[in-house]
Amino acid sequence: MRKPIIAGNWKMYKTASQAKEFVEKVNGLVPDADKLDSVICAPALYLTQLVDAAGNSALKIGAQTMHDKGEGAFTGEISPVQLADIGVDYVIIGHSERRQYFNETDETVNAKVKSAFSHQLTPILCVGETDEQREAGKLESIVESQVEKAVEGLTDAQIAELVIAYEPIWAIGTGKTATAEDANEACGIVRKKIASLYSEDTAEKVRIQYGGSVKPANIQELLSMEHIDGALVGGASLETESFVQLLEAGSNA
Ligand SMILES: O=C[C@H](O)COP(=O)(O)O
Repeated sequence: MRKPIIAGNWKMYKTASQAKEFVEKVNGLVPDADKLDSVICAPALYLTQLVDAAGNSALKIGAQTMHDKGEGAFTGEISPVQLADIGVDYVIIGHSERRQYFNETDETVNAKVKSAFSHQLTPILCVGETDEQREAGKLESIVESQVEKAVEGLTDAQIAELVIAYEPIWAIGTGKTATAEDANEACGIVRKKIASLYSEDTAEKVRIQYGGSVKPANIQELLSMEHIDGALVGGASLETESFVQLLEAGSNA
């Protein structure tokens, strides 16, 4: 049985005071860590402050991207060493917005996933197809190829720790959610690919989230699906009330 994981991705939203207030409100309402992994991936500016605000609660803090190198002359970038040093636990890698606007490629995604593991950060690896690719019947080949390239060189033990978020690009921030069946089918494609690259046993361990317009009204159905072990949530993670409802659904899944 895989432990569910609900991760909020705040993207480029919230001021410092709003971020701190959110974590202080949510802290006492986070389900036990043995039932659910609960994560907020915040803008890099606030990570130190939020790690402190979360303290010993079950809420873990994640970054939204990172550089693959530990240090170097990379103006404006943030390294895995720096993230680990301040107590960050997770990092989103290869979000479609990073791939679309910031030149992330399958190769940089692979380098970052490996680097995250080397620095004791848990990567949340994002994959997913565009509307045109789905319409053209390329869902399976696109998702398989993204997964294969992203995990190249990882060990079985690392795959078992990896979180993969399947996010169809057409469902992100649009209010259009994939049906639970479609989301499950795509997450099943991810799991099957891992099984073919590693083993059935390893594929049974990897946690796969669905992302794309997840909200309190649809999370239960999504989480009831065989291959969906959690959610990567944008918009509905910005309000304490909806985020806590998502966590509750996750802890009861
Ligand atoms: O990382 C989160 C996803 O991009 C989903 O965003 P959304 O829940 O606002 O559709």
